[in-house]
Parts: sequence; structure tokens; C-alpha cells
Amino acid sequence: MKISIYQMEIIPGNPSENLKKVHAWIEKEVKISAPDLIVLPEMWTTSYTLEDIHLYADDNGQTIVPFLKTIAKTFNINIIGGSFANKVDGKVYNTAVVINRQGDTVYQYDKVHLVPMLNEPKYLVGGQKVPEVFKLDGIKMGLIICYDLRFSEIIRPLALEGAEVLFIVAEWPIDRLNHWKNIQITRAIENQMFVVSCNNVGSYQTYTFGGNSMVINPWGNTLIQGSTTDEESLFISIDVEETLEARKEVPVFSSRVPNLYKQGL
Ligand SMILES: O=C(O)CCC(=O)C(=O)O
Repeated sequence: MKISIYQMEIIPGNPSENLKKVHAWIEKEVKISAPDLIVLPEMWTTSYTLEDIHLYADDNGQTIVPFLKTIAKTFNINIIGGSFANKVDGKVYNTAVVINRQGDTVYQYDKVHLVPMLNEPKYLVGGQKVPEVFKLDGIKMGLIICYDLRFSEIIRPLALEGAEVLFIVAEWPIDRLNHWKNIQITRAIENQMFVVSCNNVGSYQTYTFGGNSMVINPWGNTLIQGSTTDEESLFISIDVEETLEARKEVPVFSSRVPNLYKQGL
């Protein structure tokens, strides 16, 4: 599977310009790399303009989702559509969306864990459902949003249900870059899956975002990594069969003893 990642510099509080920017990037990337799948970052229509997020949020995804669907069909690509501020019944969620080549929404997820360090709980509402496995081009995958990465308890079930690739869409600040890189590698090793992440770069108010979008294989080796400061495209072709090989060589899943594990923690 050929993957293009957009490590984007998001224009804060300007959804229409960000839509144009994403459209232009995809058009160019399709010509250059002909990917099967593209990945966008977290909150790519607005960045972290939380104080005014209710003004910029898309009502029920009525603009963003059709926009991505049209792109998917036009260019025959699968889209891990990052996430966007999504207003539902007056509340704003941080919603990720996945669209297949046919232009169908195959998965939608509201970020469950809200970030106290960024004041998210004051402005956003957390999702009430943990991530689930979905399929693109016959491959089982999972998707989480940024801070969710810290919660292994929602990622392990995805691996147990057969996910071979975990996508992380993020606006991870530069301050905790060592956590960002190391936890991703850990999740890849412990779940013996590919990890594909898309972070943004640039700043908004006091926040600076740290790039370093990554693709890590099921052995925990980093295959590609973005810079810390620059907007860029990362392209890679991955072979998901490597997941099976890693799981065969170190059979963590068949060594598990679930009847001894505490439930509900
Ligand atoms: O967990 C962190 O340190 C950063 C999380 C974050 O920036 C986010 O979820 O948007």
C-alpha cells in the first residue's frame, strides 16, 4: 500500500483556505506519487483556535465530508481525513473521518480523550465510543487522534481484532516530542503493527507543533520521519504482510493469558 502523508502547516481559523490548500496538495501528490491512501493531520481546517472553535466548526461535517468524498472519487484514493471541529447539536467534537476510493465514509470517530494541557475539555466534547477496526482495500486498520496515543487500553483491542496498521492524526506540540516519538514506537512494537502518523508544523498563539510524522514497522523500526519545523509530504510503500511475519516470529498474541488480566482498567 502506497501512502502519502501531509505534514501540513495549518492556517489557524481559516477553513476555506485550508480546504484549498489540501485540495492543491492532493492534486500534486497524486501526480507525483500516485498513492493508494493519503493522511491528513488533526483539526486541519482550523488548527487549535479553541476559543473561537464554535465559529469555525463544520455543522455535522456538512462541508468537510462531501469535500473529501469528491476528492476520493476524483482521484481514486482512500483518505484518512485527519480530524476537524464538528458541531453536532450545538456541541463541538474533534471528529476523524475515513473515506474509501468510492467516496463512501467507512469510519467516523470522535476523539475520546481530551487534552487538559491544551484546555480541550473547556471547548470540546469527548466521544463516547472507543476506536473500532475498519477496512480499506481489504486491510484492517485503526485510527486514533493525538492524545489518544497515550492510552494503550484503546489500542490493544484494535490489534486483537486484527488491525495491521494504526493511523494517528495529530497536532502534537514540540514540547513533548520525545513522548510523541517514543510512544509511537512502543505501540508499534507491543502490537506488532505498522504505525503511520501525521502531525502538523507551525504555531498558534503559545503553541508550536512538532512535525516528526512517522511510519514505523511492526518491528519498531522507523521507516520515514518528517522534520520538526517544515511543511512536507512523506511518501512510503508498506507491505502489511510484515505484520504477520513479526507476529509469527515473536508470538505475543498467542502467549497472552487474558483470564488473569484485570478487566475494565
Ligand atoms: O499528549 C500530548 O502531550 C499532546 C496531545 C495533543 O496535543 C492533542 O491531543 O492534541
